[in-house]
Amino acid sequence: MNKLIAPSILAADFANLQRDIEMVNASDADWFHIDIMDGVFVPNISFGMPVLKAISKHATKTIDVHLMIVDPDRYIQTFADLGANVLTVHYEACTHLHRTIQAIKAAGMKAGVALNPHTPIAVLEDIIKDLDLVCIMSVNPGFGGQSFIENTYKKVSQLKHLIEFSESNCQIEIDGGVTDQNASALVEAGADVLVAGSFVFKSEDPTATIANLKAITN
Ligand SMILES: O=C(CO)[C@H](O)[C@H](O)COP(=O)(O)O
Ligand SMILES: [Co+2]
Repeated sequence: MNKLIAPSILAADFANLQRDIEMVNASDADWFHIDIMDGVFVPNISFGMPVLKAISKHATKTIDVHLMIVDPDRYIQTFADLGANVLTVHYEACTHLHRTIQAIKAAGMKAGVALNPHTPIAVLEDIIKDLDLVCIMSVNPGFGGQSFIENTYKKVSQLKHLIEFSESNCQIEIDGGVTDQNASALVEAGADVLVAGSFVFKSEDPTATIANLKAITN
């Protein structure tokens, strides 16, 4: 299956956001990855609804929203209205995860769950069939530009087995510290979607960096 590259806009130049969005539109990238942080669930605040609205106006590819906020149920319909196609909530932020997933789907979006590095794959056993995507955090959420946590490979393999065993159609996304050094090993372990922020936007030629990531994973 086609492996997807999702540049994280967190690492874009916010003073030249339209330029960076157009770059992604014209590139080999598949999705826009949008990191929403509330300063409570994670120790950082990124950006919110007005910025997502501006991104949606120009983005021509799937908008993958990664919510790093407490009580995400409050904003599900808002994110649907703002153009999110995939909405991912954190397992650690949801008391009634099954209800949250159903609400995301009822709002017309694909439903994802993200797991912090310390959260085992096994917590998803009873929800995996309801999910469209699982995002394995390969850094502690809250900041771009961190180093990839090696334990991620083991979690990808475990999740791949769980998906196959459960006959789920869920995709596996990896988020944090993805580079050309770990991309092909992640795909080999079972990853379907690779998020890359700093590695793309801090490179000399982001378009070529995306093309390279796409080429080495497909
Ligand atoms: O969710 C995130 C941080 O919480 C970002 O998506 C992630 O860090 C990607 O950035 P980078 O590729 O720079 O690590
Ligand atoms: Co993210």
